[in-house]
Amino acid sequence: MQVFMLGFQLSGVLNLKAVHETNVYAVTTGCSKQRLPHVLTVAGSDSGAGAGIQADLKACAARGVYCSTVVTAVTAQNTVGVQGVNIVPERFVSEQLQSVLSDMNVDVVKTGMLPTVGIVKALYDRLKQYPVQALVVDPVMVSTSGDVLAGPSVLDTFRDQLLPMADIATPNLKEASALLGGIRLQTVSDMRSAAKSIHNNMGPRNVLIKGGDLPASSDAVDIFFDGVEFYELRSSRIQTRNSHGTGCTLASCIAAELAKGSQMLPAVRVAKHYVETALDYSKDILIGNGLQGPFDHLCKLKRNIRNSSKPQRFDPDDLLLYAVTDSRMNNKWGRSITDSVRAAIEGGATIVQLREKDIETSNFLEAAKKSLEVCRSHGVPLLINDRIDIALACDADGVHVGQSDMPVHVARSLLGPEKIIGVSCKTPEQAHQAWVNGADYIGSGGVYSTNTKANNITIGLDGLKTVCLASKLPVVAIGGIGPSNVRAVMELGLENLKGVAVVSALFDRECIASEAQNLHTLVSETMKATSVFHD
Ligand SMILES: Nc1ncnc2c1ncn2[C@@H]1O[C@H](COP(=O)(O)OP(=O)(O)OP(=O)(O)O)[C@@H](O)[C@H]1O
Ligand SMILES: Cc1ncc(CO)c(N)n1
Ligand SMILES: [Mg+2]
Repeated sequence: MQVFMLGFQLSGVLNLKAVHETNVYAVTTGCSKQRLPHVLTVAGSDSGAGAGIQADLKACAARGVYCSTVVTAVTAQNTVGVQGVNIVPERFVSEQLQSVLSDMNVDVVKTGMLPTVGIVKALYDRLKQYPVQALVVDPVMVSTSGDVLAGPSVLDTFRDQLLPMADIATPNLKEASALLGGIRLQTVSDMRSAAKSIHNNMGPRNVLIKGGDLPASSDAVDIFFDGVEFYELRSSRIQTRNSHGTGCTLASCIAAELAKGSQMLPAVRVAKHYVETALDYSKDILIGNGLQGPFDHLCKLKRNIRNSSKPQRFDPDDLLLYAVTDSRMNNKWGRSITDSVRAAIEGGATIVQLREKDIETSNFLEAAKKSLEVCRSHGVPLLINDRIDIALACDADGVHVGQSDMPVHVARSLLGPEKIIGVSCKTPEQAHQAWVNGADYIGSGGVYSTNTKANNITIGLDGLKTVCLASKLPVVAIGGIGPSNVRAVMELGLENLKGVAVVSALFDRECIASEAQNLHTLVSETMKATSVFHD
Protein backbone atom coordinates (compact mmCIF):
# COMPACT_ATOMS: atom_id res chain seq x y z
CA MET A 1 0.00 0.00 0.00
CA GLN A 2 2.76 2.39 0.99
CA VAL A 3 4.79 1.54 -2.07
CA PHE A 4 1.78 1.97 -4.32
CA MET A 5 1.08 5.39 -2.87
CA LEU A 6 4.69 6.26 -3.30
CA GLY A 7 4.56 5.44 -6.99
CA PHE A 8 1.64 7.80 -7.26
CA GLN A 9 3.54 10.50 -5.43
CA LEU A 10 6.62 10.09 -7.58
CA SER A 11 4.85 10.45 -10.86
CA GLY A 12 2.27 12.92 -9.63
CA VAL A 13 3.46 15.44 -7.13
CA LEU A 14 7.21 15.07 -6.86
CA ASN A 15 6.99 16.81 -3.55
CA LEU A 16 8.71 14.16 -1.52
CA LYS A 17 9.09 14.57 2.17
CA ALA A 18 11.85 12.74 3.93
CA VAL A 19 9.25 10.31 5.25
CA HIS A 20 8.99 8.79 1.81
CA GLU A 21 12.66 8.60 1.03
CA THR A 22 13.19 5.26 2.70
CA ASN A 23 10.49 3.85 0.49
CA VAL A 24 12.07 5.41 -2.61
CA TYR A 25 15.18 3.50 -1.68
CA ALA A 26 13.23 0.30 -1.25
CA VAL A 27 11.57 0.73 -4.61
CA THR A 28 14.61 1.79 -6.59
CA THR A 29 16.88 -0.93 -5.23
CA GLY A 30 14.19 -3.56 -5.55
CA CYS A 31 14.77 -4.59 -1.93
CA SER A 32 11.76 -5.99 -0.21
CA LYS A 33 11.94 -4.44 3.22
CA GLN A 34 9.67 -5.38 6.04
CA ARG A 35 8.04 -2.73 8.14
CA LEU A 36 7.08 -3.17 11.75
CA PRO A 37 3.82 -1.50 12.70
CA HIS A 38 4.87 1.73 14.40
CA VAL A 39 3.33 3.71 17.24
CA LEU A 40 4.75 7.06 18.25
CA THR A 41 3.99 7.97 21.84
CA VAL A 42 4.02 11.63 22.82
CA ALA A 43 4.07 11.49 26.60
CA GLY A 44 5.90 12.11 29.86
CA SER A 45 8.63 10.01 31.38
CA ASP A 46 7.81 8.22 34.64
CA SER A 47 11.02 7.55 36.56
CA GLY A 48 9.30 4.63 38.28
CA ALA A 49 8.57 3.25 34.81
CA GLY A 50 5.06 2.06 35.63
CA ALA A 51 3.26 4.67 33.53
CA GLY A 52 4.07 7.24 30.86
CA ILE A 53 6.63 6.69 28.12
CA GLN A 54 8.02 3.63 29.83
CA ALA A 55 4.64 1.89 30.03
CA ASP A 56 4.03 2.76 26.39
CA LEU A 57 7.34 1.23 25.29
CA LYS A 58 6.70 -1.95 27.25
CA ALA A 59 3.09 -2.29 26.08
CA CYS A 60 4.07 -1.86 22.43
CA ALA A 61 6.96 -4.30 22.81
CA ALA A 62 4.61 -6.82 24.41
CA ARG A 63 2.19 -6.38 21.52
CA GLY A 64 4.90 -6.75 18.86
CA VAL A 65 4.85 -3.16 17.65
CA TYR A 66 7.69 -0.68 17.29
CA CYS A 67 7.38 2.37 19.54
CA SER A 68 9.17 5.68 19.14
CA THR A 69 9.01 8.30 21.86
CA VAL A 70 8.63 12.05 22.04
CA VAL A 71 9.15 13.14 25.63
CA THR A 72 7.01 16.06 26.81
CA ALA A 73 8.07 16.10 30.47
CA VAL A 74 10.31 14.27 32.84
CA THR A 75 8.67 13.34 36.12
CA ALA A 76 10.28 12.27 39.36
CA GLN A 77 7.76 9.62 40.32
CA ASN A 78 7.50 6.41 42.27
CA THR A 79 4.88 4.19 43.87
CA VAL A 80 4.11 6.91 46.44
CA GLY A 81 3.39 9.72 44.00
CA VAL A 82 4.87 12.43 41.81
CA GLN A 83 7.69 14.30 43.53
CA GLY A 84 8.61 16.61 40.65
CA VAL A 85 7.86 17.56 37.07
CA ASN A 86 10.28 19.07 34.58
CA ILE A 87 8.52 20.19 31.39
CA VAL A 88 10.37 19.91 28.08
CA PRO A 89 10.26 23.26 26.21
CA GLU A 90 7.62 23.21 23.47
CA ARG A 91 10.21 24.00 20.78
CA PHE A 92 12.09 20.90 21.71
CA VAL A 93 8.95 18.75 21.76
CA SER A 94 8.31 20.06 18.27
CA GLU A 95 11.85 19.21 17.22
CA GLN A 96 11.49 15.64 18.46
CA LEU A 97 8.19 15.33 16.61
CA GLN A 98 9.82 16.60 13.42
CA SER A 99 12.67 14.10 13.77
CA VAL A 100 10.43 11.09 14.17
CA LEU A 101 7.49 12.00 11.95
CA SER A 102 9.62 13.15 9.03
CA ASP A 103 11.63 9.97 8.89
CA MET A 104 10.21 6.94 10.56
CA ASN A 105 6.92 5.93 8.93
CA VAL A 106 4.72 6.30 11.98
CA ASP A 107 1.37 4.53 11.69
CA VAL A 108 -0.37 5.70 14.84
CA VAL A 109 0.29 8.51 17.32
CA LYS A 110 -0.69 8.00 20.93
CA THR A 111 -0.63 10.91 23.35
CA GLY A 112 -0.24 10.88 27.11
CA MET A 113 0.91 13.70 29.36
CA LEU A 114 0.77 16.99 27.39
CA PRO A 115 1.46 19.48 30.18
CA THR A 116 1.20 22.87 28.43
CA VAL A 117 -0.92 24.60 25.84
CA GLY A 118 2.23 25.20 23.79
CA ILE A 119 3.00 21.48 23.64
CA VAL A 120 -0.54 20.60 22.59
CA LYS A 121 -0.35 23.23 19.85
CA ALA A 122 3.06 22.01 18.68
CA LEU A 123 1.67 18.51 18.39
CA TYR A 124 -1.38 19.75 16.53
CA ASP A 125 0.81 21.57 14.02
CA ARG A 126 3.07 18.58 13.42
CA LEU A 127 0.13 16.24 12.95
CA LYS A 128 -1.30 18.60 10.34
CA GLN A 129 2.09 18.56 8.64
CA TYR A 130 2.55 14.79 8.91
CA PRO A 131 -0.83 13.06 9.02
CA VAL A 132 -0.91 9.53 10.44
CA GLN A 133 -3.37 6.67 10.15
CA ALA A 134 -4.84 7.14 13.60
CA LEU A 135 -4.56 9.34 16.65
CA VAL A 136 -5.22 7.93 20.14
CA VAL A 137 -5.62 10.66 22.77
CA ASP A 138 -5.30 9.64 26.40
CA PRO A 139 -6.06 12.99 28.05
CA VAL A 140 -3.77 12.51 31.04
CA MET A 141 -4.42 15.16 33.68
CA VAL A 142 -4.16 13.73 37.15
CA SER A 143 -2.17 10.70 38.26
CA THR A 144 -3.96 8.11 40.38
CA SER A 145 -1.97 9.38 43.34
CA GLY A 146 -3.82 12.69 42.82
CA ASP A 147 -0.90 14.68 41.41
CA VAL A 148 -1.64 17.13 38.60
CA LEU A 149 0.14 16.25 35.35
CA ALA A 150 -1.60 18.76 33.09
CA GLY A 151 -3.49 21.75 34.50
CA PRO A 152 -6.95 23.03 33.56
CA SER A 153 -5.34 25.58 31.23
CA VAL A 154 -4.76 22.91 28.60
CA LEU A 155 -8.38 21.80 28.58
CA ASP A 156 -9.53 24.35 25.98
CA THR A 157 -6.76 23.45 23.57
CA PHE A 158 -7.52 19.78 24.07
CA ARG A 159 -11.18 20.40 23.25
CA ASP A 160 -10.56 22.78 20.35
CA GLN A 161 -7.58 21.22 18.64
CA LEU A 162 -6.60 17.72 19.68
CA LEU A 163 -9.88 15.93 20.37
CA PRO A 164 -11.46 16.87 17.02
CA MET A 165 -8.50 15.13 15.35
CA ALA A 166 -8.67 12.06 17.56
CA ASP A 167 -9.83 8.67 16.40
CA ILE A 168 -10.38 7.76 20.01
CA ALA A 169 -10.17 9.59 23.35
CA THR A 170 -9.69 7.51 26.49
CA PRO A 171 -10.38 9.64 29.59
CA ASN A 172 -10.65 8.06 33.01
CA LEU A 173 -13.47 9.22 35.27
CA LYS A 174 -11.68 12.29 36.62
CA GLU A 175 -10.50 13.33 33.18
CA ALA A 176 -13.94 12.91 31.61
CA SER A 177 -15.35 14.99 34.43
CA ALA A 178 -12.74 17.72 33.91
CA LEU A 179 -13.37 17.81 30.16
CA LEU A 180 -17.08 18.25 30.86
CA GLY A 181 -16.63 21.12 33.31
CA GLY A 182 -16.49 19.15 36.53
CA ILE A 183 -19.68 17.08 36.41
CA ARG A 184 -19.99 14.13 38.79
CA LEU A 185 -19.41 10.68 37.31
CA GLN A 186 -20.32 7.92 39.69
CA THR A 187 -22.30 5.31 37.81
CA VAL A 188 -22.13 3.40 34.56
CA SER A 189 -25.07 5.47 33.38
CA ASP A 190 -23.09 8.69 34.11
CA MET A 191 -20.25 7.20 32.06
CA ARG A 192 -22.56 6.68 29.09
CA SER A 193 -23.76 10.28 29.19
CA ALA A 194 -20.19 11.50 29.47
CA ALA A 195 -19.06 9.40 26.50
CA LYS A 196 -21.86 10.83 24.42
CA SER A 197 -21.19 14.45 25.44
CA ILE A 198 -17.48 14.17 24.72
CA HIS A 199 -18.18 12.53 21.38
CA ASN A 200 -20.83 15.00 20.29
CA ASN A 201 -19.29 18.20 21.62
CA MET A 202 -15.56 17.63 21.18
CA GLY A 203 -15.38 15.59 18.01
CA PRO A 204 -13.33 12.43 18.65
CA ARG A 205 -14.54 9.61 16.38
CA ASN A 206 -14.80 7.22 19.37
CA VAL A 207 -14.76 7.64 23.14
CA LEU A 208 -13.75 5.16 25.82
CA ILE A 209 -14.54 6.19 29.38
CA LYS A 210 -12.36 4.07 31.66
CA GLY A 211 -13.97 2.92 34.85
CA GLY A 212 -10.93 1.67 36.74
CA ASP A 213 -11.77 4.12 39.51
CA LEU A 214 -15.53 3.57 39.52
CA PRO A 215 -16.58 3.38 43.16
CA ALA A 216 -18.06 0.14 44.47
CA SER A 217 -17.76 -1.75 41.23
CA SER A 218 -16.92 -5.43 41.39
CA ASP A 219 -16.05 -5.50 37.67
CA ALA A 220 -13.72 -3.19 35.78
CA VAL A 221 -16.27 -1.52 33.50
CA ASP A 222 -15.42 0.79 30.60
CA ILE A 223 -17.91 2.46 28.27
CA PHE A 224 -17.12 2.62 24.57
CA PHE A 225 -19.17 4.88 22.29
CA ASP A 226 -18.65 5.04 18.53
CA GLY A 227 -21.20 7.77 17.89
CA VAL A 228 -23.99 5.26 17.32
CA GLU A 229 -23.76 2.40 19.76
CA PHE A 230 -22.67 2.09 23.37
CA TYR A 231 -20.66 -0.95 24.43
CA GLU A 232 -20.22 -1.85 28.07
CA LEU A 233 -16.84 -3.54 28.26
CA ARG A 234 -16.44 -5.56 31.42
CA SER A 235 -13.59 -7.58 32.84
CA SER A 236 -13.04 -9.01 36.27
CA ARG A 237 -11.53 -6.49 38.68
CA ILE A 238 -8.14 -7.82 39.73
CA GLN A 239 -7.49 -7.37 43.45
CA THR A 240 -4.08 -5.75 43.39
CA ARG A 241 -2.17 -2.64 44.35
CA ASN A 242 -0.18 -2.95 41.12
CA SER A 243 -2.36 -0.92 38.80
CA HIS A 244 -0.20 2.15 38.23
CA GLY A 245 -0.05 2.83 34.50
CA THR A 246 -3.13 0.87 33.41
CA GLY A 247 -4.46 3.89 31.51
CA CYS A 248 -1.25 4.54 29.57
CA THR A 249 -0.92 0.84 28.82
CA LEU A 250 -4.50 0.52 27.62
CA ALA A 251 -4.14 3.47 25.23
CA SER A 252 -0.79 2.21 23.91
CA CYS A 253 -2.21 -1.23 23.34
CA ILE A 254 -5.16 0.25 21.44
CA ALA A 255 -2.66 2.22 19.34
CA ALA A 256 -0.58 -0.91 18.75
CA GLU A 257 -3.58 -2.91 17.57
CA LEU A 258 -4.65 -0.07 15.25
CA ALA A 259 -1.11 0.06 13.85
CA LYS A 260 -1.41 -3.64 13.05
CA GLY A 261 -4.53 -2.86 11.05
CA SER A 262 -7.29 -3.62 13.55
CA GLN A 263 -10.67 -1.87 13.61
CA MET A 264 -11.37 0.30 16.64
CA LEU A 265 -13.73 -1.85 18.74
CA PRO A 266 -11.67 -5.04 18.41
CA ALA A 267 -8.54 -3.01 19.24
CA VAL A 268 -10.17 -1.73 22.43
CA ARG A 269 -11.36 -5.20 23.42
CA VAL A 270 -7.91 -6.71 22.88
CA ALA A 271 -6.31 -3.89 24.87
CA LYS A 272 -8.68 -4.32 27.79
CA HIS A 273 -8.09 -8.04 27.87
CA TYR A 274 -4.33 -7.47 27.77
CA VAL A 275 -4.48 -5.07 30.76
CA GLU A 276 -6.58 -7.52 32.74
CA THR A 277 -4.17 -10.37 32.00
CA ALA A 278 -1.09 -8.32 32.86
CA LEU A 279 -2.68 -7.16 36.15
CA ASP A 280 -3.59 -10.72 37.02
CA TYR A 281 -0.05 -11.92 36.31
CA SER A 282 1.40 -9.14 38.40
CA LYS A 283 -1.02 -9.04 41.30
CA ASP A 284 1.47 -10.30 43.85
CA ILE A 285 4.70 -8.64 42.75
CA LEU A 286 6.22 -6.18 45.14
CA ILE A 287 7.99 -3.10 43.84
CA GLY A 288 8.10 0.03 46.00
CA ASN A 289 6.52 0.96 49.29
CA GLY A 290 3.70 3.19 48.08
CA LEU A 291 0.06 2.50 47.48
CA GLN A 292 0.26 1.96 43.75
CA GLY A 293 2.81 -0.42 42.31
CA PRO A 294 3.71 -1.01 38.68
CA PHE A 295 2.80 -4.21 36.87
CA ASP A 296 4.70 -6.49 34.54
CA HIS A 297 3.83 -5.79 30.91
CA LEU A 298 5.65 -8.86 29.63
CA CYS A 299 3.81 -11.15 32.04
CA LYS A 300 7.11 -12.80 32.91
CA LEU A 301 7.69 -12.01 36.54
CA LYS A 302 5.04 -14.15 38.10
CA ARG A 303 6.23 -17.17 36.22
CA ASN A 304 9.63 -16.80 37.82
CA ILE A 305 8.41 -16.16 41.32
CA ARG A 306 8.73 -19.20 43.48
CA ASN A 307 8.16 -19.40 47.15
CA SER A 308 9.51 -16.05 48.25
CA SER A 309 11.65 -17.72 50.92
CA LYS A 310 13.60 -19.55 48.22
CA PRO A 311 16.04 -17.97 45.81
CA GLN A 312 14.98 -18.12 42.17
CA ARG A 313 18.16 -19.90 41.17
CA PHE A 314 18.61 -23.56 42.01
CA ASP A 315 18.66 -24.38 45.69
CA PRO A 316 20.40 -27.74 46.43
CA ASP A 317 18.13 -28.20 49.45
CA ASP A 318 15.26 -28.67 46.97
CA LEU A 319 16.71 -32.13 46.26
CA LEU A 320 15.49 -33.46 49.62
CA LEU A 321 12.54 -35.41 48.28
CA TYR A 322 12.69 -35.55 44.52
CA ALA A 323 9.58 -37.02 42.85
CA VAL A 324 10.02 -38.55 39.38
CA THR A 325 6.79 -39.39 37.53
CA ASP A 326 6.08 -42.53 35.51
CA SER A 327 3.11 -42.87 33.16
CA ARG A 328 2.83 -46.64 33.40
CA MET A 329 2.26 -46.33 37.13
CA ASN A 330 -0.21 -43.51 36.68
CA ASN A 331 -2.13 -45.56 34.12
CA LYS A 332 -2.12 -48.54 36.43
CA TRP A 333 -3.65 -46.48 39.23
CA GLY A 334 -5.89 -44.44 36.90
CA ARG A 335 -4.34 -41.08 37.75
CA SER A 336 -3.37 -38.12 35.58
CA ILE A 337 0.18 -36.82 35.64
CA THR A 338 -1.01 -33.56 37.16
CA ASP A 339 -2.98 -35.25 39.93
CA SER A 340 0.04 -37.38 40.81
CA VAL A 341 2.29 -34.35 40.87
CA ARG A 342 -0.15 -32.47 43.09
CA ALA A 343 -0.41 -35.36 45.52
CA ALA A 344 3.37 -35.73 45.69
CA ILE A 345 3.81 -32.03 46.43
CA GLU A 346 1.03 -31.98 48.98
CA GLY A 347 2.77 -34.82 50.76
CA GLY A 348 6.10 -32.96 50.81
CA ALA A 349 7.99 -33.52 47.52
CA THR A 350 10.46 -30.67 47.18
CA ILE A 351 11.21 -30.95 43.45
CA VAL A 352 9.42 -32.75 40.61
CA GLN A 353 10.67 -34.30 37.39
CA LEU A 354 8.33 -35.37 34.61
CA ARG A 355 9.84 -38.52 33.12
CA GLU A 356 7.47 -39.53 30.36
CA LYS A 357 8.87 -41.90 27.79
CA ASP A 358 5.72 -43.16 26.04
CA ILE A 359 3.63 -40.07 25.57
CA GLU A 360 2.90 -37.98 22.49
CA THR A 361 4.56 -34.61 22.41
CA SER A 362 1.37 -32.56 22.42
CA ASN A 363 0.02 -34.51 25.41
CA PHE A 364 3.34 -34.20 27.19
CA LEU A 365 3.33 -30.44 26.71
CA GLU A 366 -0.22 -30.13 28.00
CA ALA A 367 0.62 -32.23 31.07
CA ALA A 368 3.80 -30.22 31.62
CA LYS A 369 1.92 -26.91 31.53
CA LYS A 370 -0.66 -28.12 34.00
CA SER A 371 1.94 -29.64 36.29
CA LEU A 372 3.91 -26.42 36.14
CA GLU A 373 0.90 -24.46 37.41
CA VAL A 374 0.64 -26.83 40.36
CA CYS A 375 4.38 -26.63 41.04
CA ARG A 376 4.50 -22.85 40.78
CA SER A 377 1.59 -22.42 43.14
CA HIS A 378 3.54 -24.43 45.73
CA GLY A 379 6.97 -22.93 45.02
CA VAL A 380 8.31 -26.30 43.88
CA PRO A 381 10.63 -26.48 40.84
CA LEU A 382 9.55 -28.62 37.89
CA LEU A 383 12.13 -30.35 35.69
CA ILE A 384 11.57 -32.27 32.49
CA ASN A 385 13.44 -35.48 31.76
CA ASP A 386 15.45 -35.35 28.55
CA ARG A 387 13.03 -33.16 26.55
CA ILE A 388 14.63 -29.74 26.30
CA ASP A 389 11.96 -28.75 23.78
CA ILE A 390 9.16 -29.42 26.26
CA ALA A 391 11.04 -27.57 29.01
CA LEU A 392 11.47 -24.56 26.74
CA ALA A 393 7.91 -24.67 25.45
CA CYS A 394 6.32 -24.66 28.90
CA ASP A 395 9.04 -22.58 30.60
CA ALA A 396 9.76 -25.32 33.13
CA ASP A 397 12.47 -24.72 35.69
CA GLY A 398 14.95 -27.01 33.99
CA VAL A 399 15.78 -30.47 32.71
CA HIS A 400 17.34 -33.71 33.84
CA VAL A 401 19.47 -35.50 31.23
CA GLY A 402 21.14 -38.90 31.08
CA GLN A 403 24.60 -39.69 29.77
CA SER A 404 23.28 -40.41 26.28
CA ASP A 405 20.77 -37.53 26.14
CA MET A 406 21.47 -33.95 25.10
CA PRO A 407 24.99 -33.03 26.32
CA VAL A 408 24.89 -30.77 29.35
CA HIS A 409 26.77 -27.88 27.75
CA VAL A 410 24.38 -27.89 24.78
CA ALA A 411 21.37 -28.02 27.11
CA ARG A 412 22.87 -25.09 29.02
CA SER A 413 23.32 -23.02 25.90
CA LEU A 414 19.73 -23.73 24.88
CA LEU A 415 18.19 -23.12 28.29
CA GLY A 416 20.29 -20.20 29.47
CA PRO A 417 22.05 -19.62 32.77
CA GLU A 418 18.99 -19.53 35.05
CA LYS A 419 17.49 -22.94 34.38
CA ILE A 420 18.30 -26.00 36.43
CA ILE A 421 20.17 -28.83 34.75
CA GLY A 422 20.70 -32.20 36.39
CA VAL A 423 22.58 -35.15 34.94
CA SER A 424 22.71 -38.85 35.78
CA CYS A 425 26.19 -40.04 36.78
CA LYS A 426 27.49 -43.42 37.86
CA THR A 427 31.19 -42.65 38.07
CA PRO A 428 33.52 -39.95 39.44
CA GLU A 429 34.56 -39.13 35.85
CA GLN A 430 30.99 -38.48 34.82
CA ALA A 431 30.44 -36.37 37.93
CA HIS A 432 33.51 -34.31 37.10
CA GLN A 433 32.37 -33.84 33.51
CA ALA A 434 28.89 -32.75 34.66
CA TRP A 435 30.51 -30.04 36.76
CA VAL A 436 32.80 -28.93 33.92
CA ASN A 437 29.84 -28.72 31.54
CA GLY A 438 27.74 -26.52 33.80
CA ALA A 439 25.23 -28.88 35.45
CA ASP A 440 23.62 -27.85 38.75
CA TYR A 441 23.32 -31.24 40.40
CA ILE A 442 23.84 -34.89 39.64
CA GLY A 443 21.57 -37.87 40.17
CA SER A 444 23.52 -40.95 41.14
CA GLY A 445 22.40 -44.57 41.10
CA GLY A 446 20.90 -47.06 40.87
CA VAL A 447 21.67 -47.37 44.47
CA TYR A 448 19.46 -50.45 44.68
CA SER A 449 18.04 -52.55 41.89
CA THR A 450 14.86 -51.22 40.35
CA ASN A 451 12.17 -52.23 37.87
CA THR A 452 11.68 -48.68 36.70
CA LYS A 453 14.71 -48.65 34.44
CA ALA A 454 15.57 -51.64 32.25
CA ASN A 455 19.17 -52.93 32.30
CA ASN A 456 20.26 -50.33 34.79
CA ILE A 457 23.57 -51.07 36.47
CA THR A 458 23.33 -50.96 40.25
CA ILE A 459 26.20 -49.08 41.89
CA GLY A 460 25.17 -49.73 45.48
CA LEU A 461 25.85 -47.58 48.51
CA ASP A 462 29.59 -47.85 47.87
CA GLY A 463 29.26 -46.61 44.31
CA LEU A 464 27.09 -43.73 45.54
CA LYS A 465 29.65 -42.84 48.18
CA THR A 466 32.49 -42.83 45.62
CA VAL A 467 30.55 -40.52 43.31
CA CYS A 468 29.54 -38.17 46.15
CA LEU A 469 33.11 -37.86 47.39
CA ALA A 470 34.33 -37.02 43.89
CA SER A 471 31.49 -34.66 42.99
CA LYS A 472 31.77 -30.90 43.30
CA LEU A 473 28.01 -30.73 42.66
CA PRO A 474 25.17 -31.62 45.03
CA VAL A 475 23.94 -35.19 44.60
CA VAL A 476 20.56 -36.83 44.78
CA ALA A 477 20.51 -40.62 45.18
CA ILE A 478 18.21 -42.65 42.93
CA GLY A 479 17.26 -46.23 42.23
CA GLY A 480 15.04 -48.55 44.25
CA ILE A 481 14.87 -46.18 47.22
CA GLY A 482 11.84 -46.37 49.53
CA PRO A 483 10.89 -46.24 53.20
CA SER A 484 12.74 -49.46 54.02
CA ASN A 485 16.18 -48.32 52.80
CA VAL A 486 16.11 -44.53 52.72
CA ARG A 487 17.73 -44.27 56.15
CA ALA A 488 20.69 -46.36 55.03
CA VAL A 489 21.22 -44.00 52.11
CA MET A 490 21.06 -40.79 54.10
CA GLU A 491 23.10 -42.28 56.93
CA LEU A 492 26.09 -42.17 54.58
CA GLY A 493 26.14 -38.66 56.00
CA LEU A 494 27.91 -37.17 53.00
CA GLU A 495 27.85 -33.40 52.88
CA ASN A 496 26.78 -33.05 49.26
CA LEU A 497 24.23 -35.87 49.36
CA LYS A 498 21.14 -33.68 49.53
CA GLY A 499 18.28 -36.14 49.21
CA VAL A 500 16.65 -39.02 47.44
CA ALA A 501 14.77 -39.34 44.16
CA VAL A 502 11.87 -41.75 44.11
CA VAL A 503 9.57 -43.20 41.48
CA SER A 504 7.79 -46.41 42.53
CA ALA A 505 7.86 -45.62 46.25
CA LEU A 506 5.49 -42.72 45.47
CA PHE A 507 3.71 -43.35 42.22
CA ASP A 508 3.23 -47.12 42.46
CA ARG A 509 1.42 -46.75 45.77
CA GLU A 510 -2.21 -46.19 46.63
CA CYS A 511 -1.77 -42.91 48.47
CA ILE A 512 0.99 -40.80 46.96
CA ALA A 513 0.64 -37.97 49.48
CA SER A 514 1.03 -40.09 52.59
CA GLU A 515 4.00 -41.97 51.07
CA ALA A 516 5.61 -38.62 50.29
CA GLN A 517 4.95 -37.38 53.79
CA ASN A 518 6.51 -40.45 55.32
CA LEU A 519 9.60 -40.29 53.08
CA HIS A 520 10.02 -36.59 53.71
CA THR A 521 10.07 -37.20 57.44
CA LEU A 522 12.49 -40.09 57.14
CA VAL A 523 14.95 -38.17 54.95
CA SER A 524 14.94 -35.00 57.01
CA GLU A 525 15.17 -36.81 60.35
CA THR A 526 18.07 -38.95 59.14
CA MET A 527 19.83 -35.90 57.77
CA LYS A 528 19.40 -34.08 61.06
CA ALA A 529 20.66 -37.06 63.04
CA THR A 530 23.74 -37.58 60.86
CA SER A 531 24.66 -33.90 60.85
CA VAL A 532 24.43 -33.86 64.68
CA PHE A 533 26.62 -36.92 64.66
CA HIS A 534 29.16 -35.08 62.48
CA ASP A 535 29.19 -32.00 64.71
N1 LIG B 1 -8.07 -3.68 39.20
C1 LIG B 1 -8.35 -3.75 37.90
N2 LIG B 1 -8.67 -4.94 37.33
C2 LIG B 1 -8.94 -5.03 36.01
N3 LIG B 1 -8.91 -3.98 35.18
C3 LIG B 1 -8.61 -2.76 35.68
C4 LIG B 1 -8.30 -2.57 37.06
N4 LIG B 1 -8.02 -1.26 37.28
C5 LIG B 1 -8.14 -0.65 36.08
N5 LIG B 1 -8.52 -1.54 35.12
C6 LIG B 1 -8.73 -1.30 33.70
O1 LIG B 1 -7.55 -0.64 33.23
C7 LIG B 1 -7.88 0.32 32.25
C8 LIG B 1 -7.38 1.69 32.68
O2 LIG B 1 -8.35 2.24 33.58
P1 LIG B 1 -8.10 3.34 34.69
O3 LIG B 1 -9.44 3.89 35.01
O4 LIG B 1 -7.32 2.76 35.81
O5 LIG B 1 -7.20 4.38 33.89
P2 LIG B 1 -6.25 5.52 34.45
O6 LIG B 1 -6.78 6.02 35.74
O7 LIG B 1 -6.06 6.47 33.34
O8 LIG B 1 -4.91 4.72 34.72
P3 LIG B 1 -3.50 5.27 35.30
O9 LIG B 1 -3.67 6.69 35.67
O10 LIG B 1 -3.16 4.38 36.46
O11 LIG B 1 -2.54 5.06 34.18
C9 LIG B 1 -9.38 0.22 32.08
O12 LIG B 1 -9.70 -0.66 31.04
C10 LIG B 1 -9.85 -0.32 33.41
O13 LIG B 1 -11.11 -0.96 33.32
C1 LIG C 1 4.46 10.52 33.08
C2 LIG C 1 3.12 10.02 33.44
N1 LIG C 1 2.17 9.91 32.47
C3 LIG C 1 0.96 9.43 32.77
C4 LIG C 1 0.63 9.06 34.05
C5 LIG C 1 -0.76 8.56 34.37
O1 LIG C 1 -0.78 7.38 34.97
C6 LIG C 1 1.65 9.16 35.03
N2 LIG C 1 1.40 8.80 36.31
N3 LIG C 1 2.86 9.63 34.69
MG1 LIG D 1 -6.53 4.31 37.52
